Amino acid sequence: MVFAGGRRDDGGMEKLFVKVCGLRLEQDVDTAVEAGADAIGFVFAESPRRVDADTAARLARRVPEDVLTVGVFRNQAVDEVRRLAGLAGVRGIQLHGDEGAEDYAALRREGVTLIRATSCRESSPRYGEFGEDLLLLDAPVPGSGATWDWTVKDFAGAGDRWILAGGLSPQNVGEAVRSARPWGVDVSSGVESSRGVKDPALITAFVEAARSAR
Ligand SMILES: O=C(O)c1ccccc1N[C@@H]1O[C@H](COP(=O)(O)O)[C@@H](O)[C@H]1O
Repeated sequence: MVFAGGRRDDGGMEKLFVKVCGLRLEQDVDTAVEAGADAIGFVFAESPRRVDADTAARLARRVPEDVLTVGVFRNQAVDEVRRLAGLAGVRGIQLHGDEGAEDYAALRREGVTLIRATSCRESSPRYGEFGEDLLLLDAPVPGSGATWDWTVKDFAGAGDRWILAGGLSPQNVGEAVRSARPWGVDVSSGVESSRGVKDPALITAFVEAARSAR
């Protein structure tokens, strides 16, 4: 199921989808929701931002229905992904590793949005190849805060609903959106004061900068 985010601005245009990822604290979740984020990500992959299922479940319960909660995974067994996503009660699953079409098929169930994250190194990523709902184009090392040159990429195969990630920040997201014209954006490092520590002011600034980009 494709997330029906589709919040519309006053002019009837579909607003840019904005995901804030790697949240671990209640105040950061509340800040992201209040700023107008469409999705909140909880990292279950190896990372300084990793949370356990109980923490993610407690945080996810604070998130209103119209904001998508996403569990982020990388090269974890399908059963483990299913188990953690179920315990946390997230409605989206984002896979960042070498997962194949069979993994997406195994995780497919009513009401869950599947996000396939792939590196910009892939020459021409094509939407839907793995049965995903949304395609996310990222830097080679996820969550590193490294940018990549999205100006040289041909996004024709990425479909209408693809998400740009990798080193985005309040400073560069406007230019990135105008240049690459994604359907959505995702951020983690760019809204942190130090690795794994979110800065509420940067979260708010990021959502505002992304939204005013188009
Ligand atoms: O954030 C992490 O630590 C992480 C770990 C493993 C897989 C994905 C991870 N995060 C995702 O990375 C991108 C971009 O992050 P950044 O803004 O460059 O730091 C984003 O899609 C996160 O969901």
